[in-house]
Amino acid sequence: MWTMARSAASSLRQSRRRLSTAINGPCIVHKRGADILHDPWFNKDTGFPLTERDRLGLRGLLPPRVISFEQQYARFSELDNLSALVEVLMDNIKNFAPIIYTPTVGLVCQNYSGLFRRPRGMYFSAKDKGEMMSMIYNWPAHEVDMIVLTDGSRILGLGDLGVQGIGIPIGKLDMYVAAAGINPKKILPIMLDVGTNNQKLLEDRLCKLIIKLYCVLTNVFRTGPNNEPVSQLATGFTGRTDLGVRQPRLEGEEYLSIVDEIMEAIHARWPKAIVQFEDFQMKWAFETLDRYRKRFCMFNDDIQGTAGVALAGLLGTVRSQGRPLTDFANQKIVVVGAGSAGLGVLKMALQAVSRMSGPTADPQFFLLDKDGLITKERKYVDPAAAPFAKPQGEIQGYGLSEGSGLIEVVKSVKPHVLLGLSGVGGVFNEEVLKAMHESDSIKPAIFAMSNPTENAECTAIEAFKHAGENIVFASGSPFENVDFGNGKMGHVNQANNMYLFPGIGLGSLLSGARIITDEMLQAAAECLASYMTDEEIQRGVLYPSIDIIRDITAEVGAAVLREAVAEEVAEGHGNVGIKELSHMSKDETVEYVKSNMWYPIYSTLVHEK
Ligand SMILES: NC(=O)c1ccc[n+]([C@@H]2O[C@H](COP(=O)([O-])OP(=O)(O)OC[C@H]3O[C@@H](n4cnc5c(N)ncnc54)[C@H](O)[C@@H]3O)[C@@H](O)[C@H]2O)c1
Ligand SMILES: O=C(O)C[C@H](O)C(=O)O
Ligand SMILES: [Mg+2]
Repeated sequence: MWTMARSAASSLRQSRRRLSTAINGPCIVHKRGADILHDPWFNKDTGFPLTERDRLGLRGLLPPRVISFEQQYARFSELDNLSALVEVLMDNIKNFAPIIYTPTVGLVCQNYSGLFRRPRGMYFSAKDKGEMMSMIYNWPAHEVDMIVLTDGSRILGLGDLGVQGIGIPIGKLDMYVAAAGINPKKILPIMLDVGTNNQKLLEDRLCKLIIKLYCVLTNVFRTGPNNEPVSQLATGFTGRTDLGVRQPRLEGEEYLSIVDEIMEAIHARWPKAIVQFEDFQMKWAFETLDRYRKRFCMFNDDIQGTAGVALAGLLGTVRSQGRPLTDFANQKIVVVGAGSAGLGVLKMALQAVSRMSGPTADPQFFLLDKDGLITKERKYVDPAAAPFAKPQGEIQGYGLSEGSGLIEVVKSVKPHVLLGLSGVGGVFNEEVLKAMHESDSIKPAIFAMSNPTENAECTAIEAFKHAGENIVFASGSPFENVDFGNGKMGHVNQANNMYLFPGIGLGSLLSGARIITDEMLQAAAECLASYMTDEEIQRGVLYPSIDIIRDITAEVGAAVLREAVAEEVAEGHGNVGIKELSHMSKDETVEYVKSNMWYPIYSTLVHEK
């Protein structure tokens, strides 16, 4: 069985490689000898054929036996050889996603400065004002298709991590390579280091400076409290070294002028690149989205990608109750967390309800933040949250008022769905989950979408244990399915924007879209929602398996592309013009998207001085 599976996977890889060779062609390299072996883009390790070793001055620098890609791949699985990393990643995405992406990427960010060995991506800081237009040309790749940009101000549910947040764009772009087949040479992670308001980081930096200064000036005490050399204390005070700009975050116009400058610089060099904004604190997430979405081809993944994935899941929960999709307008949904993600979800859900029931629709959405239920009585409500603040008249019947707590809200509303995007681990406690027993739904849904794992509103085990075995459960970070011990299992869905952002990016790129519209995002969400069969939905399975992420991305990408064409924002990509795109059938569009995906192959290397 295992051998059969392996040989099927191997022939799949070979046919992919044939396809990719046709797309990729030979590759020009401007280096020779050991320089090639030290360059991950070109290094094939023991896979260089003898003729290539001769041409590139590699003869004698490698063990003589040539190991084929297939053999290297097998060695990686068995012997931890890294040579066929991307292929292995793609073939085992379910196992590797939690390592290159959420939740491990959170841990990496928290320890990034200490782990730093060599740079990946570009860094722009407040000190680079006026220089960005020239700095952008320091990036060695001539072509860039996908950029993920962060300012590190809200990294997952971990808060402001300053420059250390660069791990997030890197993780997202690794997913672009694995899930969307974006050529890894054409991705660019960008960190905008405008300081940090994380007092601990600022204090750590200050402490280390003081200790360093102390060491230099006195040279008296040679050991610290645990007998470590004082010099070690200075650099390793918290296991970090200073990598970020040492200042509080820029604010207001000063901040925006920096973001303006980087956006102009990106656009000047790569006018067709797609820019994904990631993990910006709420005020800048909304402000920058409004500011740039009509001028550049960009989107905010936390607001828009998350909304699409959540909406697809919410529509699935309606189907799981055996009700028609139009019943979505009658679902009582309690959203916990009124930040960029929670508000993005509600905004898209509201659009869906309006489409189904017309502009007079009266959705049953309840929104809570750290101060409880948000109502019109609240002294200050963020403009983005204002449409969801409940009028007193609407909640009186429930016995609720401004600031009512989560448990009160769940007990009196008896929601169909309880959805968390608060970043607060465990906020769906036993009492809250037990209250979901009284839900008005025959299949109550619990979405604990905050990341990483410790920040999830509850675990999968807690949800099924306290809220009952008949619930539908989804979480942002992966959890194992839950064994009920009675021969039945509780299915865990991963409601994470990774199901959509690769397709949104790829579809926008291949359409040559000028901008990314709400309708393109809606097409992405509907495509994901329509993926599931009734039988799967009945079993509580709301999303397809991550194992087939490339197929999902191809379908989502095609839906986005077709919508871009329909809305006349597409301008074509490469040799494929708008006319050809508009004549493609649905299936042809999916094929077109698939044929543009990059696969890891060893191209023939041709040296050029
Ligand atoms: N699963 C996904 O695909 C996905 C996507 C985006 C964001 N997220 C996660 O969602 C979380 C929030 O992201 P964000 O960008 O909206 O953050 P944010 O900081 O903009 O918003 C957090 C919100 O939670 C509220 N909150 C804090 N404590 C609370 C409490 N005890 N009870 C109720 N509300 C509380 C805050 O008042 C705020 O409104 C993060 O953990 C992030 O990782 C998940
Ligand atoms: O990064 C993720 O896993 C999802 C999301 O973008 C988040 O910010 O939590
Ligand atoms: Mg994010």
